[in-house]
This record gives sequence, structure tokens and C-alpha cells, in this order.
Amino acid sequence: MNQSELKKAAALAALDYVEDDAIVGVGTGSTVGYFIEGLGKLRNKIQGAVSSSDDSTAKLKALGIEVFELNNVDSLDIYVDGADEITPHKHMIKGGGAALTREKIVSAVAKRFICIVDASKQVDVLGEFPLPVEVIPMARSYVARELVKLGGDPVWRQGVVTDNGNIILDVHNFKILDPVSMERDINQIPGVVTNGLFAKRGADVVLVGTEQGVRTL
Ligand SMILES: O=C(CO)[C@H](O)[C@H](O)COP(=O)(O)O
Repeated sequence: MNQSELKKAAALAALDYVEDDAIVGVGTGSTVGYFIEGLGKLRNKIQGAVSSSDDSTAKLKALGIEVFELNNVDSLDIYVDGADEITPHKHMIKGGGAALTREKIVSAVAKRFICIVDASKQVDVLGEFPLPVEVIPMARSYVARELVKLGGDPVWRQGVVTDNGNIILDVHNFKILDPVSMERDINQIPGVVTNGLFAKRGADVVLVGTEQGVRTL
């Protein structure tokens, strides 16, 4: 199976976690795209979704799924999203699609984070994938200098503007031995909106598409 087929298998397995009448938290990315396609077939069974990006909102609406404002929803049973890297501790790097801030907000509201990945996303130590950091545009140079002090090599993802009107710095060569501390330390830099480490709140269930079938962690 190729990588897309493994992503699709993991995404469709997440449909088993969708309960009747649910409002489903929905992430962003190609793996989530397969989940949204499957969710479309369940649209009469669920109330709707809360979305983490304009891209996912458009896909959900195109399939006739109602998209609720997060401010009008008290709690979500599940949030389903992909990841760029995930460890055995269920800590993740996310934000390859630049949607990290809304992903972190929507996932924070959910009782369970269901992470859907193909096997290539599994790592022992985070950091091979450059860590995305969403930054207020006027703080770009200052934040970049602070990230260098923390040991990384930030690169401005030129041409990308997030759904919140901000920019992304992708930080290369970070040694992420303590993801919880690093998530906190980066978020304390003035001008950082959030960073793509999901460690303080990691995933609760991981569905991994492998050649041998979907593994549940
Ligand atoms: O964090 C994300 C978007 O901001 C995605 O979940 C992550 O980049 C994985 O994407 P894909 O499913 O396309 O491999």
C-alpha cells in the first residue's frame, strides 16, 4: 500500500469513534481529508462538526455537514486530526498545514484526541520534521532570534499566511528531548501565538495505518 492508502485506512478507522448525535472536532490535512469524506456518509447521524481551518470547513460544508462555531459548543467528545510526527508517548509535532493554533484550541475542548497517521509519522524523538511556530508578523525577526537562542534554525515559510493572519517559522535542528518544557518555553516568547508541539496535551488514541492493517495505540 502507498502512503495515501495507509492514511486513508487510519482515517476511516476513526469513524468508529463517532457516536450518534455527536459534534465532531475536525483537524486539517490530507489524512483528515479522508476522514471528512467518511464523515460525509454519516452526516444524518451526527449534529455536525467544529473545524480547525478554513480548508476543512469548506470540505465539511461541501458534504452537507453543519459546521458550528466553537464559541457555541460547550464540549466535544472527540477531536480527530493527523500529525507530522508522533512518539510512543503520544506527543506530536503538528502544523505542516499551518493550522496548528486552531488545531490546538479545538483539541483542547475535546475529551479525546484521536490521532490518525500512516506509519511513517512514528518517531522515537521529535524534531526531524521542522517545528512550525505561528508568529505575529511584526515579531518575526525578534522571535527568530529567540528561537536561535533555544538551539533551533528558524526558516520563514514565505508566502504562507495562517487563517489568523499570521506567519509561520519552521524551526529546523531542534533537539526535542523534553517536549512538554519546550512547548511551554517557546510559547512564552512574546509574539509567538503557539507552536506545533502537542505535548502538554498529546493524543489519547493513535490509529496507525500499517501494511498489516490499522494499529490502535
Ligand atoms: O498539523 C497538520 C496541519 O496543520 C496536519 O495534521 C499534519 O500536517 C499532517 O498532515 P497530513 O495528514 O497531510 O500528512
